[in-house]
Amino acid sequence: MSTPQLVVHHDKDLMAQAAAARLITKIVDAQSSRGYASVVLTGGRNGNGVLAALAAAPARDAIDWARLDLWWGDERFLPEGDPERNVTQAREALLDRVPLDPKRVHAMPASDGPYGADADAAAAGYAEELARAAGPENHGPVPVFDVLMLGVGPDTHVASLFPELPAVRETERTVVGVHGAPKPPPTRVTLTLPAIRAAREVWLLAAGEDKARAAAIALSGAGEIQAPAAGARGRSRTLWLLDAAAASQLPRSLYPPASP
Ligand SMILES: O=C(O)[C@H](O)[C@@H](O)[C@H](O)[C@H](O)COP(=O)(O)O
Repeated sequence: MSTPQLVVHHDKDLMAQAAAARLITKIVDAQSSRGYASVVLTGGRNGNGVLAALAAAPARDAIDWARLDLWWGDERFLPEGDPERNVTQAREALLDRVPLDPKRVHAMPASDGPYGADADAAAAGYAEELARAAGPENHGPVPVFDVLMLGVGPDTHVASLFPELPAVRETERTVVGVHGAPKPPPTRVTLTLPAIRAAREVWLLAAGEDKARAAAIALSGAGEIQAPAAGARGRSRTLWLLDAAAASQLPRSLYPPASP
């Protein structure tokens, strides 16, 4: 697992635009070398900010949209089309404006979908979908994602892995149902830390003063049960993309980098 690297941008809009530019390059490189790319999206304002910036980026159509697999790190377990669903918000920000292959858009099930209101069954169904997509070269139950993005909550949650709740303790399953989440809605579906850690690159997005403490805790050696963001690491890269406000409480040893 990789050690976190930090990139601090002046404000949240620049952070979103720079992350979008970075994402274009990653996707184009993966498509050039392997034929397709696979990206895991996150809910929340920062994740949607990156998607909106991608929609507005002049270079966006360097991406071959038909050869991009999209997955979700978590979902708010609500009916199809609910404006609070992460997939609904992602569609509005970007997905409805680009020529994706619908078969490659792997939304998590809705609460009125094939599994009805059973979030645990929906999670098991999504785990099967991931397992089907994992080729032998992936050596595991999920595909190797090129980039997995995560928003960071003020309590250090990522995806729907909240401090101390059972989901963050999961070591076997790749997707689980979440009940009683402190951030509404209480019922959710989420990738677990083992699934997140299958990604080549994990990018954590944090902007705003209310994320400063969470970033400082997660980057200062906290345990992943108490600070889930601390456990979100990519195989080859873990990148924290912050704005100056979110970086304002980081220990001096982490940021700013020491001058030569
Ligand atoms: O469903 C969700 O709400 C999320 O996926 C959640 O993990 C989110 O990413 C963080 O709470 C950060 O959200 P913000 O970017 O809005 O602060």
